[in-house]
Amino acid sequence: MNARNWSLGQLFPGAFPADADRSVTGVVFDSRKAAPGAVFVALAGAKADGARFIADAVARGATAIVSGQPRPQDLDGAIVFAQVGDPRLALSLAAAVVHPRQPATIVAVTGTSGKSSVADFTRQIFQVLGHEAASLGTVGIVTSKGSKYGSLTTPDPLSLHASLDKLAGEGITHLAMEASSHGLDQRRLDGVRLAAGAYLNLGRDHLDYHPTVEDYLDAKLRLWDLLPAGAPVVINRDGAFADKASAAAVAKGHPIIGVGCAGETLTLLEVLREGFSQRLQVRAQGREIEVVLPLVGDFMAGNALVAAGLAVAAGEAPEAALNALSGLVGVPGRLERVGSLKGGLAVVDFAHKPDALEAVLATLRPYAAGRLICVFGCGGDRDRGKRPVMGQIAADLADLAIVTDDNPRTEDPGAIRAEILAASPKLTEIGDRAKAIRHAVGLLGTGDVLVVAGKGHETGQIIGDRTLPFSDQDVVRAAIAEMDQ
Ligand SMILES: CC(=O)N[C@H]1[C@@H](OP(=O)(O)OP(=O)(O)OC[C@H]2O[C@@H](n3ccc(=O)[nH]c3=O)[C@H](O)[C@@H]2O)O[C@H](CO)[C@@H](O)[C@@H]1O[C@H](C)C(=O)N[C@@H](C)C(=O)N[C@H](CCC(=O)O)C(=O)O
Ligand SMILES: Nc1ncnc2c1ncn2[C@@H]1O[C@H](COP(=O)(O)OP(=O)(O)OP(=O)(O)O)[C@@H](O)[C@H]1O
Ligand SMILES: N[C@H](CCC[C@H](N)C(=O)O)C(=O)O
Ligand SMILES: [Mg+2]
Repeated sequence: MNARNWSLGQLFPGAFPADADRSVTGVVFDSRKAAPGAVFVALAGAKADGARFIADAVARGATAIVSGQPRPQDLDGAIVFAQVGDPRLALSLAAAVVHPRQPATIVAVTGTSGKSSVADFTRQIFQVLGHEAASLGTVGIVTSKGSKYGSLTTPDPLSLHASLDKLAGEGITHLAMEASSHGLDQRRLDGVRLAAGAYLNLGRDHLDYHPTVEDYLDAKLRLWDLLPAGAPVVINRDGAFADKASAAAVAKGHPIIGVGCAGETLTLLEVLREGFSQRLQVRAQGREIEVVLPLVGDFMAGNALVAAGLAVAAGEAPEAALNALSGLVGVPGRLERVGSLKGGLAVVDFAHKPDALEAVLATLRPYAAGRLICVFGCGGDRDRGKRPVMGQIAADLADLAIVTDDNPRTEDPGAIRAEILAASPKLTEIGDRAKAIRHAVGLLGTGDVLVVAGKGHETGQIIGDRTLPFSDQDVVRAAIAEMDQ
C-alpha cells in the first residue's frame, strides 16, 4: 500500500459523485490485501465473484467499494459504494492514477506464439539504437541491468502499473510488452499508454478460457482499441488470421506496417539457412537490405521482422531497425541449444501448444541428419483439447516422441498423459520428466537432435499447488555431463 492518499474522484472519475472528495489510502482487488482506508474493487472472476468478499474487505478496513453489482443491503452505512459498468476497466484506470509514471514509448505484441520472443527482440533493437529499454512478459521484466521473473505474461493492473512506474523512474524510455488474450480480455492493459501494437498469428490455445476461436481472436484484437487514434499497427502478413487482424485495424483507422513474405513495409524476399544462422534479404523503402540473423527457424525470422516493425512504428528508421537484427541474442528456453553428446544436439523449447510444437519440430528437422527425438507433455488445468492434437503432431513430425509430465497442477498426471498418448501408438511414455529427459539424452548419437519441449525458461514443476524446483536445461546438462565420460 502506498503512503499517500488519493481522492475517490481522482481514482474513479464520475463514479462517486457525492463522495468524490473522500480520500482512500490505496486500491485493492483482493479482499485479503485490503488495509485500513483502502478502496476494494470487486471483480467477477473465473473462479469466484469478488462481490462475495466485500464484507471481508470491510472487516480488514476498506472504507470504499467499487462493484459491478448493486450495493449489498447489509453493507455498513459508513462505507461509500459505487456501482460501475466495468469494474476491471475502472481498476486499470485507477491503477494508472496510483502509479502515474510510464515509459514514454510503450509497444505491445499479441498473438498465440512468439510474443515473448518479439518483446525481447524489440527491447534488444531499442537498446542497440541507443535507448534505455525494457521488455515485460512471460519471462519477466528484462532491462540492461538484469531480469526479474513474474508469474503472468500480462500482470494484473496494479502490479503492471507499479512496474511501469518503477521502470520509468529508473530512466527506461522504451518498453516492449506482451499482451496476452487473458490480459486483454480482463482489461489488464487498459491504463497503459501505448504507442503501437503488433499481431503475430493465431492458433489453438486457451480454449478452456475463451469459448470459441472467434472469441479468442476478438480478445487479441482488443489491442487495437487500446491504441490512440492514428497509432500504427504491425501485422505479420504471413500469420494465420492476418487478414482479419488487419481489417480490424483499418476499421479503427490505424495505419499498417505489414511485415513478412507477404508484407509491404518490411518484405522478406529470401531466407538462406547458414548453420544456426540465417541470411535474410529484406526490402524496405525500395531498397534491398541483407541481414544475417544469428537465430534458427523461419518463425524466428518472422518474429524478428515483427520486432523490427515495432521499432519502425516507434519512429526508428527501417534500415537501422533491420541492421540491429544482426546482433540479436535468443530468448532463454526458445530453441535454446543446451549441449551436445556423441554428435547429437539437445535443444530446450517452450512449445506447449500445437502450432508451436509443429513449428519447432519442422524447424529442427533439417538439422537432424539422424533422428529427431521429442520429449513433451501438456499442462494440467489447461485446455484439454490440445492434448491429442499435440500427441498427433509429435507422432507425425518426430522419429521418436516421449510423453512426460509438464506442470500437472491439480490433475492426475497419468490421465493427462493418457489423453496425449491416445493420439498415436507411436508415442511412448515416461511420466517422470527428469527420467524422460535422461533417457532421451542417452539415446543421442551422431546427427540426432533432441528437443525437450514445453517448459522453456520455467524453473519449476507444478504438482498440486506446490512448485518443485525443475529446469529442463539443468537436467539436460547434468545428463550430458554424466554420460559424456
Ligand atoms: C483465469 C484467470 O485469468 N485468472 C486471473 C484473474 O483471476 P480471477 O479474477 O478470475 O480470480 P478469481 O479467483 O475468480 O477471484 C475473483 C476475484 O475475487 C477476489 N478474491 C478472491 C478470494 C478472496 O478471498 N478475496 C477476494 O477478493 C480475487 O482477487 C479476484 O479479484 O485475475 C487475476 C488478477 O489479474 C489473475 O491473477 C488470475 O490469473 C490466474 C492466476 C492465472 O493462472 N491466469 C493465467 C491463466 C493467465 O492469465 N494467463 C495469461 C496467458 C498466458 C500466456 O499464454 O502467455 C497471462 O497473461 O499470463
Ligand atoms: N511465430 C511463431 N510461430 C509459431 N511458433 C512460434 C513462433 N514463435 C515462437 N514459436 C514457438 O512458440 C514457443 C513460445 O514462444 P514465445 O515464448 O516467444 O511465445 P509466446 O507467444 O510468448 O508464448 P506464451 O503465450 O506461452 O508466453 C517457442 O518456444 C516456439 O516453440
Ligand atoms: N502461460 C502458459 C504457460 C504454459 C506452460 C506449460 N509448461 C504448461 O504448464 O502448460 C499457461 O500458463 O498456460
Ligand atoms: Mg509469452
